[in-house]
Amino acid sequence: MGRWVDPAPFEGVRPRVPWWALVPGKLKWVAALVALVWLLLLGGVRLALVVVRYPAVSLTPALLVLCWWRLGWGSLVLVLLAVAAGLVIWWGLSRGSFSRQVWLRLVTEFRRATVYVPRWKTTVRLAELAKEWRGREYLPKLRRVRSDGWRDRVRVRMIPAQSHEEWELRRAGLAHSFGARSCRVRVLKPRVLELDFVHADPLARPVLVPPLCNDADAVDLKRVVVGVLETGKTWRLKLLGNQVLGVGVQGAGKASVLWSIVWHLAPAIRAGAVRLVGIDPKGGMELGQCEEAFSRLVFDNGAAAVELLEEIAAEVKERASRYRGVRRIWARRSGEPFTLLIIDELADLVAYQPDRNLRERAVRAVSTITSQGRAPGYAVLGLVQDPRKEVVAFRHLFGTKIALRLDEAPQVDMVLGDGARARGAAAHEISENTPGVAWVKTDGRGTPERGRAFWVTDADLVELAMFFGITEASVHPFPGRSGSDDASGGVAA
Ligand SMILES: Nc1ncnc2c1ncn2[C@@H]1O[C@H](COP(=O)(O)OP(=O)(O)OP(=O)(O)O)[C@@H](O)[C@H]1O
Repeated sequence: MGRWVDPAPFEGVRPRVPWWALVPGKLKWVAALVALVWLLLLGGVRLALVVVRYPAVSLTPALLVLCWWRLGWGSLVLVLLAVAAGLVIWWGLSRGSFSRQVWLRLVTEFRRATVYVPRWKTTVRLAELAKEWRGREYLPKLRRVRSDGWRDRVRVRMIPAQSHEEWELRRAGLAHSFGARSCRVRVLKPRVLELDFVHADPLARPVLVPPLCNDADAVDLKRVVVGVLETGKTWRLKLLGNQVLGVGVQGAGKASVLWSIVWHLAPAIRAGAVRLVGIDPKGGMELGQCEEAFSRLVFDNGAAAVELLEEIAAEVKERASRYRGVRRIWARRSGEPFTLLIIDELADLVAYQPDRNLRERAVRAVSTITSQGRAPGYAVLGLVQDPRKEVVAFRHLFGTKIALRLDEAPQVDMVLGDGARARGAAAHEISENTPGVAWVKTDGRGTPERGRAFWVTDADLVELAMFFGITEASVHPFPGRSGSDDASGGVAA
């Protein structure tokens, strides 16, 4: 007795209750309410996204059901007939706007739903554009899709630590995966890219020149019309305060760029507000087709051409010294003509000329004109087949570069700048069947644009020559500084 005996240990199974059973009842109600609101919000956002991404497919049936519910079958049929008639009239009156606002919207929704959404995850995973980290998968997000008929523009939000170069490296694979001919990459803002999936070439057909204009006032030297861009907009070149270099293999259509510019400038040339000076080392094969447009022309790459270049370089310096402190850049009020120096086959002058002395003089003169001609109203349009530094050492002095069809892929970056080819400016892939098609890059402007110069035929050149008065002497007098306001007044600067 008196000895302590341990009680038997408790052998029953302790009940295991989930943690939330221990949460006070009120708190549980609040949590359930928050979860419900969160789910509703999520559902609402998803629904809104579906409506935003597929407005036609989602809103049209909803509106039809609403119409049937409120007004009945008869009214629904009437509404349908009225809408169909409206669409037919719209199509008849303006096919362009009908196509943009109705047809292309439907195509956009169709392609998003049938091409991009179903293939997106698999493609980015297989292309190694998605990553896994600590069991979580990071997938680039498919954002807005827009179909322009010939291309689909697809916005992408990249995953953290990804760069656009990774996408550029996989352009070809992405194009194949989404059934496109090619893919181009554009950076829109940090983390957001736009991929262009190209299906057709809107520039496949030649573009005819517009009718010759008589109005010198319509000539804007900052927006000279050269052709059309693949987006359907007008291709314009800045001449005032700029220098232009056109590069392309034989038959690429360099001449069409040059004649398109002359075509647009024609009224201003005739009014004496713009003067053309030309050097054609091919013996006049090209510029000789419309001599009437030029105030000075030399048909070789020898001493005469170099002297002309030096004369212009001296004019540039003289005019620049007169303008110093008076005006920053040439304007029509100056009473002096804007001068465009056109050099067909620039390489013949600055690289292939066997006489070293002449060659060096030519390089010096062209470098002076291109580097100092901006303010006093002198522009150079140089055309060349070979863009290498050994050939055109001063190509950086040209603010706008035009890459027509090129021979080799590395030449693209030589002309348009580093990284242009990686982003999709494939000038080396331009078809032989589309002369005049070119990629254009202007310094300080984002990505290169693709366009096609007007097709200036022999008949057009005859018309151009007649415009300048074929019977008159082919030398146009420069308007003098006094009393020349009328002549130059027509050029918008
Ligand atoms: N924009 C264009 N649209 C349609 N056809 C064009 C266009 N430009 C040129 N062509 C056609 O392509 C051919 C070659 O064009 P062009 O003479 O302009 O080439 P190029 O680059 O100047 O050649 P080269 O270096 O031999 O002078 C011509 O027959 C011309 O009719």
